[in-house]
Amino acid sequence: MTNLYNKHAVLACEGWSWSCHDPEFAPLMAGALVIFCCAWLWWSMKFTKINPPLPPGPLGLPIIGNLPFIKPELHRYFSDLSRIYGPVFKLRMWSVLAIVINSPSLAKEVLKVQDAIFANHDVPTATVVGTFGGINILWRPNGSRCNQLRKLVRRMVKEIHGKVGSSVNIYEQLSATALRVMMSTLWGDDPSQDLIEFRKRLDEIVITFGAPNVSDFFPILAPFDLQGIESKGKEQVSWFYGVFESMIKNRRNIRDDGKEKKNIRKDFMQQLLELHWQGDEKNSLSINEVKALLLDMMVAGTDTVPTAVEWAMTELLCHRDKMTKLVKELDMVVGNQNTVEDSHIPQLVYLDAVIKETLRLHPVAPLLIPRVPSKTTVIGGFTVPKGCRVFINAWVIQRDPELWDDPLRFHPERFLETDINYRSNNFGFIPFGSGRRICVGVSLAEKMMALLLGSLVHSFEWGLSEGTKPSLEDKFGIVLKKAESLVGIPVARLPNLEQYQ
Ligand code: HEM
Repeated sequence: MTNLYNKHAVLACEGWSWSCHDPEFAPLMAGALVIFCCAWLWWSMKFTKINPPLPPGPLGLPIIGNLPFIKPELHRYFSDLSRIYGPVFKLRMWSVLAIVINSPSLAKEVLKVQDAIFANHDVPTATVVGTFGGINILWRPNGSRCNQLRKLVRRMVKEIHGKVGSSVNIYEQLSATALRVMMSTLWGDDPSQDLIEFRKRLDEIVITFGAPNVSDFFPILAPFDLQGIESKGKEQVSWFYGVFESMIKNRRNIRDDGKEKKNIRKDFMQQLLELHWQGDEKNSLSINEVKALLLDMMVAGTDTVPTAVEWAMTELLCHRDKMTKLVKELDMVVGNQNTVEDSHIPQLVYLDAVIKETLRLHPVAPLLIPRVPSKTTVIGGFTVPKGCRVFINAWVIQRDPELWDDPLRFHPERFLETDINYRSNNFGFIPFGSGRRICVGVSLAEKMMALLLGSLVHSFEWGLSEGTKPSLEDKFGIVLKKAESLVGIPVARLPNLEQYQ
């Protein structure tokens, strides 16, 4: 997921406008320009005689290609281009060839039929130097974490209850809870840890590794770290590694004292450490891998889920009839004497449909994570060369009128009538990607979203400040966020005060 942050940001709006206008960047670019004149000549000669040809695409300038014309809202820009050039088109940015896929059948080709060829994610230079890039992540969420999730969601409910009647920034509230859930899932509750410091440091990492890095476009310049991104990132990553190391040391001491068996819970960190301590040659993890994995989970899990739930709340506040229907279901399944529990989730089918419909219209990762083919292949009758970057535009695919009736309408009921789920073979609905690199956090994300959204709607009646209407405008970036945070006013709706404690 770190890769997602990097690559999306490299192609994100701030990235491009910065590349083009920042005066400090100009001399760098001028130098790089000369070096890559030669590369450009080589590149054009290499690709002119390809058969089948490369996909069509807009004409670019010599050397820099389409870079100056790329618009900030990449998902919409790609969508506009797909109307002109069809389901697969190409763009060139300096030395990088990008291929964009815009149809479910071609997405299936990449994510399923030729999955083995497209199984690699693009690993940006900065993450490699920070030592947590390129690690093979194989984590399945463990069901035994349910109690912790419930407890943490209740804590959020309690916090919101303290703010009844005043305005609540829903994203901030959710984000703090998601961070607690992740920390607790990864290494258990540790009251000594400063949540605000963690949040701040995580945000810094995302910004650093999301900054456009000239080394990604010109690998030859990578050893010079011209913008200092790699060294800054390394420093920031080291802070987390330091925290993890001291936690690991504590666990090692407990293990050496022989208290391990009765005292230690099998949280994620413990499972990884056991793989480190006891794993055979094939399964063993190095300590660096353990730390890298923990950081990957933190970065991947704490922004995506709150963003999705904020979108869901926005849609529900724009569509009061759907909110009423959801409240009805929650009252029927959960009742007003209880709070939403993990065991209720399978019966909350309308809640599930609301979440799916939200992720259809507002996929958190609109272009998934770019894939890099390990060999030259053919997609949709066009050559896709080894080493290029392939973007799957889930945002446009999930709004395709050929697949979805009235595609722009928020209509959760459509998911009640089908058995489409996040892992089904329906390539018109791929918010978590698909194939062998599908999001490893799907199950955890599903549960977190259901508990968070279910609790918000079940415990409170939500209003808005007078005269305001929630905006549905989005902002392309690392994840597809709302352009404006949602601010709601909660009113308690459960009868007993204890339910908020
Ligand atoms: C609403 C929540 C989430 C969404 C929409 C989401 C979406 C995605 C997507 C689209 C990918 C790329 C899949 C592909 O290339 O086909 C991905 C990868 C990944 N996600 Fe998530 N994710 C979410 C939550 C989480 C959570 C909670 C975790 C961790 C606990 C997580 C961990 C990861 C990791 C580690 C990868 C990289 C997998 C790999 O490289 O093989 N995600 N996610």
